[in-house]
Amino acid sequence: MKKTGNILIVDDNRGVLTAVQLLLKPHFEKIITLTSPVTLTSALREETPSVVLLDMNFTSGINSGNEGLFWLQEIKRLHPSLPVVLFTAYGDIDLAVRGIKEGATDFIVKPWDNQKLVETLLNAAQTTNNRKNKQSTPLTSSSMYWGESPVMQQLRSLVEKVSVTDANILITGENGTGKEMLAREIHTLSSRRSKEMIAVDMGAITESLFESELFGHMKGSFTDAYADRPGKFETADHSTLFLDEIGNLPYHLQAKLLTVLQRRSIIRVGSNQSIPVNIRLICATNRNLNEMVQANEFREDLLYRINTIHLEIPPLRKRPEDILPLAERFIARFCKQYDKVLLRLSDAAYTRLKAHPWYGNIRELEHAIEKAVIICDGSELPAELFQLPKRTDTPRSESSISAEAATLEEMERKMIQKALDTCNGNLSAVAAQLGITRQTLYNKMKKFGL
Ligand SMILES: Nc1ncnc2c1ncn2[C@@H]1O[C@H](COP(=O)(O)OP(=O)(O)OP(=O)(O)O)[C@@H](O)[C@H]1O
Repeated sequence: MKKTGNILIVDDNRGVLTAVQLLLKPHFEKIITLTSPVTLTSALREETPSVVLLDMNFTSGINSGNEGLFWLQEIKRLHPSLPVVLFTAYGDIDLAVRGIKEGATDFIVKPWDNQKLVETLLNAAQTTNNRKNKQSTPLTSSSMYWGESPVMQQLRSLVEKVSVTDANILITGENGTGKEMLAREIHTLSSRRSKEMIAVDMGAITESLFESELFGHMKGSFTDAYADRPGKFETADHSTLFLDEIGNLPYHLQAKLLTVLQRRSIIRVGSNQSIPVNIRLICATNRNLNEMVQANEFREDLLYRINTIHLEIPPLRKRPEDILPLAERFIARFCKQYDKVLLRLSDAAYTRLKAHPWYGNIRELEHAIEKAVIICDGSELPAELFQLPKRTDTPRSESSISAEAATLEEMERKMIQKALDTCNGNLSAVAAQLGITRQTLYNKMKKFGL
C-alpha cells in the first residue's frame, strides 16, 4: 500500500491515540502524536504535516469545543492551507459545523468508523500533496542545466540562497552563457513566480522611447500615444523585472533609471502622479561595468544600486566537464523536437566537442547540436557534422591587446578614426560598425579628442 505524507494527531486520550496510530500506520509515512495541544505550534514549526487530526475537547468534562476551535485558529494562522480534520464528541454536529466555517476541512465523530476515518484523512492529505507537487512543478520542469563543474555547483548554492530574497542581482558573463536563463531560474525559485517575469532588452530600446517603454505614458502625451499605457515597471509589479544588456544603456538615461530604483515608484510620461512599484530587479550584461565606471561610461551609483548580489557565469571553455552533459541534453531535446530516434555522439565527435573553445558558449553548442541532429541520417552523430569555426583570436576579455594600456588606447583611437573616415562621420554608422553605443562612441571621441 502506498503511504501518503505525514499526519499530526492531537488528542489527550492515550487510548484513542494508540488506536488511531495503529489504524493509520499502513497509510502514512510518519505519524506524530501529541497528548496536549500546548506544544502544537512548536511541533508545526519543526515540521509541517500533510494533515492534522485535532480533538475538540482537551479538558475532561468540558465539551464546549472552544479549546479545539482556539487551536484550529492557531494552526490556520501558522499554515492557512494545512487541512485540519476535527475529532468531535458524539452528536456534536453544531460544533463541527462551526469548525468547518472556521476553516476545518472535515470532521469525524467519536466513536469513529475506521474506514471513514482513514478515507477522510487520506483525502485531506492528498490536497496538500497535490499542492506541493503543483508548486514544485516550475522548479523541476526548468530546462536549465546547472552542470557538473564545481564552479557551477557553487553558483547554484548561492542562487538558491539569494533567489528567495528580494535583493537586486547583477548577472555577468560572456554572450550565450545563459544569463537570461539564469534570471528566469531565479524568478522561478522566488516567491514572485506566480507572475510572469518581465524582460527588457536595454540594448534594443530606442532613446526616444526609453521613458515611455519603461515607465508608461498617458493618452495624448506624444503623437503616437493613443491610449494610457503602463510601462514595463508597472507590468512587473509584484514580479521580477529583468533588464538585459544594462551596459548598453546610454549614460544620460542611467540617471533616470537610478531615480526610479531609488524611489521605487514611477511617473508615466504625461502624468504627474507617482505610482509605487514593487519589483525585484535582475540586470545582466556581458560588459565589465567596473571598467565602464572607470571610463565614465556607467554611473557608479547605479552600479551599486543594481549589484547587491553579483553572479558571474563562467564561459563554457572554463568548465569543460559541462560540455558533454549539455550536449547530450540538447541531443535528447532536438531528437524529440525533430521526431528522430535518440542519436548518440560518435567517439570522434565527442572528442571534437570537448576540445572546441566554444567562444559563443552554450548558445553556440546548442546551435551546433541542432544543426547536426537535423542533418544526421544514421543513428550516430559523426564528427564531420560538427564543422566548428576555427577562431584564432580569443574573446575580448582575454585578448592580448589588453596587455598594455597605452597600446590598447592607441589601437582604439586608430579604429575609431578609421571608422569615422569610412562612414563619413555618420556617428550611428560608426557606433554600429564598432559594436558600441553612440554614447560610448561620444565618450571615446571626447577622450581621444577626435
Ligand atoms: N544552463 C543551461 N542549460 C540549458 N540551456 C542553456 C543554459 N544556459 C543557456 N542555455 C541556452 O543557451 C542559449 C543562450 O542562453 P541565454 O540567452 O540565456 O544567454 P545569454 O547569456 O543571456 O546570452 P546574451 O548575452 O547573448 O544575451 C539559450 O537558447 C538557452 O536556452
